[in-house]
Amino acid sequence: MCTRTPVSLRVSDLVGSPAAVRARGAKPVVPLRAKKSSGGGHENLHNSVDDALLLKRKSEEVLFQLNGRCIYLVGMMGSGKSTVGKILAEVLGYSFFDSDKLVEQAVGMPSVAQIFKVHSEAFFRDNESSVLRDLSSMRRLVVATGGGAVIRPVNWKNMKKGLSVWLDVPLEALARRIAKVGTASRPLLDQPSGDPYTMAFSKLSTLAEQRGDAYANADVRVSLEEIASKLGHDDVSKLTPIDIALESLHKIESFVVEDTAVADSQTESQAQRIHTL
Ligand SMILES: Nc1ncnc2c1ncn2[C@@H]1O[C@H](COP(=O)(O)OP(=O)(O)OP(=O)(O)O)[C@@H](O)[C@H]1O
Ligand SMILES: O=C(O)C1=C[C@@H](O)[C@@H](O)[C@H](O)C1
Ligand SMILES: [Mg+2]
Repeated sequence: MCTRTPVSLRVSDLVGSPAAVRARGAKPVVPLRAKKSSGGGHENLHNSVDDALLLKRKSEEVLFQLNGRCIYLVGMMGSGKSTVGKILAEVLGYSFFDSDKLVEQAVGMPSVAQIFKVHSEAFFRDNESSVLRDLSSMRRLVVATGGGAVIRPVNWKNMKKGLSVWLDVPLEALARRIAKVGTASRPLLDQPSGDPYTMAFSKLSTLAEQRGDAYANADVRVSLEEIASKLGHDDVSKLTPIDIALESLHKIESFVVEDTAVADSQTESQAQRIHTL
């Protein structure tokens, strides 16, 4: 095993470079197109267009309130941080970064799995922390963090310079998603043999237990179970990434409005104290 000190990533150098465009995902991700349907698709086309318009409208309100603050998405592996993050970045006109990809670039290796294998998890975590520190000095970013970024307090210190959003997805749904695409790119879940769903579920359960309340440090919690129940779905798998992005914007808006009200009332009472001196 090789150990090296974390590589310092100059994120500002990456913005606008081909590598940055790749890391951010260059294709438009808000799909203004019909969902598959058995009955001709017109109703679903309207739903989809309506969703995209709602998303755009809400993003314009939230953008104003965010005032350039970065958004950090946290959550377990497979919770949709990259998928939802790209949508949020597109509608807000923010730049999207995937911290796992930035660590790969900084270290000069093609995958997180290889970094774990050639170096170590600790080496990966050190580089992840230095990537998050570098990103935290920037504005107007949506960052999909690595699933384990929440375990280090120093990462929270940096993420709290922006606004953090926890995508809370039931373990069964995570295991289903991960089993569908395989575990090779996720070294903490990768197993030489066994049924992919069962193995992913068991590993995810252990990680969730070890991580305890770490995800709950986020400013905002987006619960897929709550969204599904609001929309009258019996299963979170019926939710589209746009449904989740829209709920994220609503929750972000509530948080920012409350946060601003608290800050305003603190300023007001400080001013009153000074006035009475
Ligand atoms: N709402 C959704 N419904 C169904 N599948 C989804 C949804 N959101 C994401 N996925 C799928 O689940 C998988 C994991 O999503 P994604 O890569 O966005 O998660 P992640 O949180 O970034 O994971 P990681 O921490 O491992 O990087 C992908 O294959 C993605 O296409
Ligand atoms: O949950 C985790 O600890 C991880 C999640 C991935 O995003 C990667 O950061 C890595 O595979 C570790
Ligand atoms: Mg991801």
